[in-house]
Amino acid sequence: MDSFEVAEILTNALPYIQRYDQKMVVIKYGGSAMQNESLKKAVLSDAMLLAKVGINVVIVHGGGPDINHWLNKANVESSFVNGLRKTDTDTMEIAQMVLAGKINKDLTRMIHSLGGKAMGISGVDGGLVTAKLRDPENMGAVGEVTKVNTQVIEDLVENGYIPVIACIGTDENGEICNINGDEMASGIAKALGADNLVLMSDIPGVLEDATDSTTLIKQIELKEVNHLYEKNIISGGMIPKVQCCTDAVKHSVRQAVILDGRIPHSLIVEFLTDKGIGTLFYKKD
Ligand SMILES: Nc1ncnc2c1ncn2[C@@H]1O[C@H](COP(=O)(O)OP(=O)(O)O)[C@@H](O)[C@H]1O
Ligand SMILES: CC(=O)N[C@@H](CCC(=O)OP(=O)(O)O)C(=O)O
Repeated sequence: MDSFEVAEILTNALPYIQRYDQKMVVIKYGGSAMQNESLKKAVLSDAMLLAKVGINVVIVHGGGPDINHWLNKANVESSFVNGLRKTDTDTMEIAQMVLAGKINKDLTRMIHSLGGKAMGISGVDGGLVTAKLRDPENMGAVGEVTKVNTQVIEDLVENGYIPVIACIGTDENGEICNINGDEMASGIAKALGADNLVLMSDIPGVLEDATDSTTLIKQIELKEVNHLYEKNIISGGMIPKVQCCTDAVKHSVRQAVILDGRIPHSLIVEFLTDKGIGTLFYKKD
């Protein structure tokens, strides 16, 4: 999409801007879609534009590929069970450094250098996210969100900041824990009663056949989700994504979408036009 097409979208954007005015939108920006610097700038610029037109944007980020990179460098072996990383002490240390350090500060700095206002924090800061360990014996320090101190986010948004949140939290023993980025975003979106949850990844959305990008499922009503499991349509990293979207929409979030972060201006097309481009999860009234 070139700048002429973007200008055309913006010319006709007023009804969409009014629809989302002051609505809370939680965007999970994923590791695989975050690997390229110019793409990263493009996604952040789009998020900033949404914030500029009056949408309350909250960014939650992952960073799986970067954690893999630093684990390799440190010769720490790592494995996944159903899309979640087994997290022993060494893995946790590196995940914390990569997520709350390198990635969080890079994204925050980038928003500032693009002329925006962001505050980079993690689920630990301000007691933002409390989590319960899922299965400490087998999975180590992998947490699932149990409580969100939404005031931290609301204060930042009220003061004009885009919160940029790294997906680590504090467990019931006061220790640091590793939370899947999609789950973190979904937990935060539910607690905020957000209007929308966006999971940005490097795939077009839920595919009928994971190896064929032309088989995109455009919309999934909550009752149709079981069919995805029954037919073994989803596996690996897609399992937490679908669970998170379903869970968010089952609770207070109006819609959830899995969006391709590699498509230029996918956020703009999703929010400021009527062309949905990923997989939308919704609940029939
Ligand atoms: N039905 C499906 N449609 C699309 N992707 C699928 C499907 N089933 C499994 N997958 C896998 O899920 C992956 C997306 O999850 P993941 O790599 O964890 O994303 P991210 O790192 O961006 O959070 C895809 O790359 C794909 O290999
Ligand atoms: C428990 C767990 O799996 N945590 C993830 C956190 C990062 C993440 O979710 O990054 P992506 O969004 O890039 O996948 C991990 O360690 O990889």
